Amino acid sequence: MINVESLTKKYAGFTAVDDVSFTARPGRVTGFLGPNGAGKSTTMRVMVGLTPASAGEVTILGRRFADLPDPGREVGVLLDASAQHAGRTGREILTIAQRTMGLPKSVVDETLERVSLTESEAGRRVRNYSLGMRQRLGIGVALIGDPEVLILDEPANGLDPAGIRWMRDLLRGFADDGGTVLLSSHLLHEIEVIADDLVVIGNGRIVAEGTKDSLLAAGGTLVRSADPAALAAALTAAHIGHTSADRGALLVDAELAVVGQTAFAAGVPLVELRAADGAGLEEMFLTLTAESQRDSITDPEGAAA
Ligand SMILES: Nc1ncnc2c1ncn2[C@@H]1O[C@H](COP(=O)(O)OP(=O)(O)OP(=O)(O)O)[C@@H](O)[C@H]1O
Repeated sequence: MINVESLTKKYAGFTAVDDVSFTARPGRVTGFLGPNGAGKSTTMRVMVGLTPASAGEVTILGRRFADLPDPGREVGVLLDASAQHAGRTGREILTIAQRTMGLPKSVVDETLERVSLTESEAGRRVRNYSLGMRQRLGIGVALIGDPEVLILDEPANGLDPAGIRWMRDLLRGFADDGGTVLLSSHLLHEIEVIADDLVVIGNGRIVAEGTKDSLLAAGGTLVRSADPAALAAALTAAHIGHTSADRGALLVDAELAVVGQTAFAAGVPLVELRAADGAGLEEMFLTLTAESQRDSITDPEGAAA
């Protein structure tokens, strides 16, 4: 269990994380989603004691990270897959972790197998690893102490589709065994296939939180016509809220049957009509992304302050 309570982090007057609270629960994979610069890494760095909080606190398994008696065996952390010494081999890096934590030698081979790094890959220097191999090794270092909690910053970055499926299965198994997983991503679709719960952050604040299913279900109806203007006019006349979505479609705040009936009554032929399935979440995420890009353009001091 990870508990974030009213966490705020300021850098010289710039608020990177603004009164953030959420819980990542055992048995669940919690996705921490937000556009670049939203505050995900900062929150995770505070979690593991690398950055002090300006206000609020984070507890892991009921204690602050600094107060955990045996942190490596309680919390597995991957913040930056490229932070390993490039001149060491994968096996050496796992061996250092094994010795530091006082674990039996056998865990090195077990971990290599768990993260699907072959014998010859394990003997290669990390500078010659692909990004995906570095992520696997980083996940291995996080897992080696058999922790109860995993905190992973952008672990899917650099993984190919097969790698993402591998990671999903691995994290699913970890959570099914009672573990708590928190992983961040700036890509909705990447996290959508892995997470059970979502916490969405934008400009340092939580903007949505809940089970993935509930957030994806709250999408309304997606409808497309060859004549979008006539469709929009018909919906407006019927006082049904709608916004523009991808490729001329409309995202409508009403049930499927109501939208179909309204279009039919107005004589507007449709080419697509379906439950939006997360389009609401996607729209919200795109708006957030656009906002943060606009902020960085219109507020040049914002990010660096
Ligand atoms: N040491 C620092 N000093 C000043 N500002 C910082 C510092 N670290 C982070 N920031 C700022 O805090 C904000 C949040 O950054 P953070 O790295 O937490 O975002 P993120 O959500 O992890 O983004 P990304 O997906 O790009 O990794 C950004 O505007 C960033 O520039």
